[in-house]
Amino acid sequence: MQDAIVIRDLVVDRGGRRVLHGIDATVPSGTVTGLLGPSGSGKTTLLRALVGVQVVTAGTVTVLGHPAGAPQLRRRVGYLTQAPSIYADLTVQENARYFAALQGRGTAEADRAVTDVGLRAAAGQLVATLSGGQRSRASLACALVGDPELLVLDEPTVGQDPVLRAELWARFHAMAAAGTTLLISSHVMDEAARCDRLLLIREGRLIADDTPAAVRAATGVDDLEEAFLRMIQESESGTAGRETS
Ligand SMILES: Nc1ncnc2c1ncn2[C@@H]1O[C@H](COP(=O)(O)OP(=O)(O)OP(=O)(O)O)[C@@H](O)[C@H]1O
Repeated sequence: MQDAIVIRDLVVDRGGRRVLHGIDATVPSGTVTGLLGPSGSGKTTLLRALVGVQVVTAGTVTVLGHPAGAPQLRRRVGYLTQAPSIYADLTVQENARYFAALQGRGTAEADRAVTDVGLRAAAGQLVATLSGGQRSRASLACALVGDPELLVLDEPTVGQDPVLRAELWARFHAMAAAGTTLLISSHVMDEAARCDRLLLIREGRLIADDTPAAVRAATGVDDLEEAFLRMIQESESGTAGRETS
């Protein structure tokens, strides 16, 4: 399987501090890959590097065969930021249609994206009047609307109820089955089990790049949260050994 993303030795400093310490990872095409890690571990910084909006100190990031941020990638990569980036004084439908037009897409695609995120009933509502969870789904609709080859989603299910979260994950898998690559960040470990592959990050270092089944097998525990904790403990004892040598 071809890799949609190849990250080699990626080092990023922010605010004079190193936040990514030489990340090596790949994301295979047509998969749902989860980027999991505690708050502040560097998930958003890594996603920013992938979409080409983060100054990097060292290393390379190759996306769909091009350097991250290359102009050829503009329409091929969709990015959902954590803060909803849509117009508060337009309706959900107007936002989706606007972003569709920017991508050279029609109103039918825009309306389908609104339906896909469960907002059909609120399509005519001004974004300013939506709940927080609805607003982030409206923003997600605008990221989906161009049907990009790679979707980079920063915590797309935050603030959603369990039914909607399940529906969104089903939608993500349907897109992957149709060939889209999805990289989805989350700090909710129960979402890890929904991913085809996992990148587990802690304090700017990758501690696993594997399938959920392989993570379970390597740690000998079924619960992925517990498995993650074990990997952290192992990586910390390994780091302690290296630092004293
Ligand atoms: N603009 C900035 N200037 C300086 N440091 C920053 C900046 N943005 C983030 N950082 C720092 O970089 C580190 C990684 O932050 P990042 O936002 O990538 O983490 P995260 O894993 O996405 O966290 P969360 O799950 O809370 O969103 C943190 O220590 C954070 O304080």
